[in-house]
Amino acid sequence: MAENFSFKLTATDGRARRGLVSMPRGEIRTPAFMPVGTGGTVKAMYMDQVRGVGADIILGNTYHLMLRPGAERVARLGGLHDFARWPYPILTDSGGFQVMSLSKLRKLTEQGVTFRSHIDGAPYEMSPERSIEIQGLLDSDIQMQLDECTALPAKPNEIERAMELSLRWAERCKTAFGDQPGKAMFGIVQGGDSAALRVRSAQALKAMDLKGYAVGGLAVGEPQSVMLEMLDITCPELPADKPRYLMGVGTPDDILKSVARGIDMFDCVMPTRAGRHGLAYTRRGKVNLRNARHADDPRPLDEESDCPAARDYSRAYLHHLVRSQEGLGAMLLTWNNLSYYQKLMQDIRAAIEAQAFEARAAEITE
Ligand SMILES: CNc1nc2cc(C(=O)NN)ccc2[nH]1
Repeated sequence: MAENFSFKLTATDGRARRGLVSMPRGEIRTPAFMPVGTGGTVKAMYMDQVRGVGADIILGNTYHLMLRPGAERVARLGGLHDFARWPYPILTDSGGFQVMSLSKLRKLTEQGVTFRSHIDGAPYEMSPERSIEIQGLLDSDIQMQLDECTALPAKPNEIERAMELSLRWAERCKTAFGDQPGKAMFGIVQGGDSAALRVRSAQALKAMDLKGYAVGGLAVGEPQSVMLEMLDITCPELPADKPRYLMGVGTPDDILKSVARGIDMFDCVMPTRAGRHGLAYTRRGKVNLRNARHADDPRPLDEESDCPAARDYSRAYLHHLVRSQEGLGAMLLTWNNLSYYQKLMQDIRAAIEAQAFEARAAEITE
């Protein structure tokens, strides 16, 4: 039987860490980027391709899956891995962030949050216990606590109230999760842009001795400098021997700067969403294939890439597909973008191993 759940640090360079998370469904090389598989699919990608670009783990959204097709239905069909044909680790978020950003008529109490589906208006309630139950029905490998993510800017007393509620919900999620060998439940540090509240949140979660820790409530409209400052404050308070996951981040530059501050795991819709909007990430910067200047350009996005989407198709063809709103356009650009992000992570891991991360970070371009 593979490891139930372990995290080993194999190299460090300053505060940057190279590590390995081992779980029954597979290993996760850190620093890691998790492609977002919102409704049980990484949009415009086959799961074989997602694996092929080097992803060790994907993210599933509890909110979307509980509304459609339903957590009990996914469980009846054998769980999310069989349903979506992804046999490797899956991290599911708790649903809290999407409830607050997508649903209607939300009402938040100590017990949990009640809301109406953005799809058909049906009423739902999400408590810490129900969120963990749903993530269990999905057979998720890494489950996130339910928390309240405060949008910034916010009043200090509002940030404090939400942070303290999230700590009480962390305790309830820990109790509801119990002891599930081979799975993990991560706590989420909240506290907005307040150093004091971030420290209090991190210290209280550390005392709960969880298997991993997310830093939430960032990349919600604050400047990058504030996000990085919060990482400078938060990471030192977290156990060094547990994974640290920065939720919803980010651009290549965000990732480089966050790895340098001690973050191990990332998720972001940017590479997949940008791909659907005609935007390609390349080693020489971003390329907007909608732009007419590409109409006659025979060059590929990156002739040196080992991703066919970057190497085998002309910019002219990609421009044509994007302008014609052909499905293949979104497919090829998503493939290119996820390949770029995984190559970025591979370069970051290699640089840390070579004790050269701080020196080389500048070369690993946006
Ligand atoms: C795109 N920015 C961004 N920030 C996030 C924060 C959270 C969070 O605190 N969940 N508990 C989740 C997803 C996020 N996505």
